[in-house]
Amino acid sequence: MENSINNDKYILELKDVSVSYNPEKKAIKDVNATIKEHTVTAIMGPSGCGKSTLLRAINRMHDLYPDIKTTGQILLKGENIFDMNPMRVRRLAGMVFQRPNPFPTMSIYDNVLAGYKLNNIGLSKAEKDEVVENSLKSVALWDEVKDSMTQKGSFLSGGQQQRLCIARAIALKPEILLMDEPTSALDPISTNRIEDLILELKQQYTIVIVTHNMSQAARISDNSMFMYLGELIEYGTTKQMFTKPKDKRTEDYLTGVFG
Ligand SMILES: Nc1ncnc2c1ncn2[C@@H]1O[C@H](COP(=O)(O)OP(=O)(O)OP(=O)(O)O)[C@@H](O)[C@H]1O
Repeated sequence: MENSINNDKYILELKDVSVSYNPEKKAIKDVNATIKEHTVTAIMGPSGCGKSTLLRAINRMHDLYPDIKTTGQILLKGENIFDMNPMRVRRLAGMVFQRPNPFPTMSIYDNVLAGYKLNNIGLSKAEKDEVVENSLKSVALWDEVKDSMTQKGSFLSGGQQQRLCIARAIALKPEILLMDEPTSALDPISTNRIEDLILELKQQYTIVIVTHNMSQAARISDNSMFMYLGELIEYGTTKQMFTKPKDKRTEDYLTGVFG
């Protein structure tokens, strides 16, 4: 099934993407979609439909597990990610997880720079200071932590930790931010702050977010995907999907018949 948003400049193209955890069953099947830059795309669907599996395919996280098989093509700015160095793919497509996961023994400062260390990229002290300050300013955390840079990341509140994790991804100057239910472990105020942040960050980045929260998808996303049993059933503007879903299964999900 061809799913495309009618726009010219695609940062991400998924072509017949399938992922299987075991040879008998595909967790996602032949997903086709194109994503335009500086947009927020929400991936929705009932539990187990393949949302996280799709998100993880986009930065080659499945490569870390030899039994998982991914087929098809994923083009990032026209380049097939399977022809790229996986570390580069993960730098260009940063991931933010459901539970904030700063490295607990590292300082706030070192947490922001963790991706550079993992990628063996050397920076001068002045460059490090600049990356840390800019990244923390981008997530509106700088003023709160600038006097406690040597404190451990785990010393922060859950919402602050999640903003720190977003800063860690942004520090590497990615093209895309992949977010897997980034607010589901947060209180409503922290959730609001992350949603506002996502709307600001889309000026600079392209964001793909898995969410169970339909009102969140309606608030922050430009486009939405609805997945069911491993298939991308519907993909279109969020407005259209919420007001006039094309597929009965999308409508049933959005109206709470299942999910
Ligand atoms: N590591 C794994 N090994 C085997 N099967 C897996 C693994 N991870 C996921 N699956 C299976 O793949 C399918 C898709 O799972 P996935 O986690 O992508 O769904 P999801 O839509 O993100 O679910 P949820 O909303 O509950 O997080 C499910 O049937 C799940 O059981």
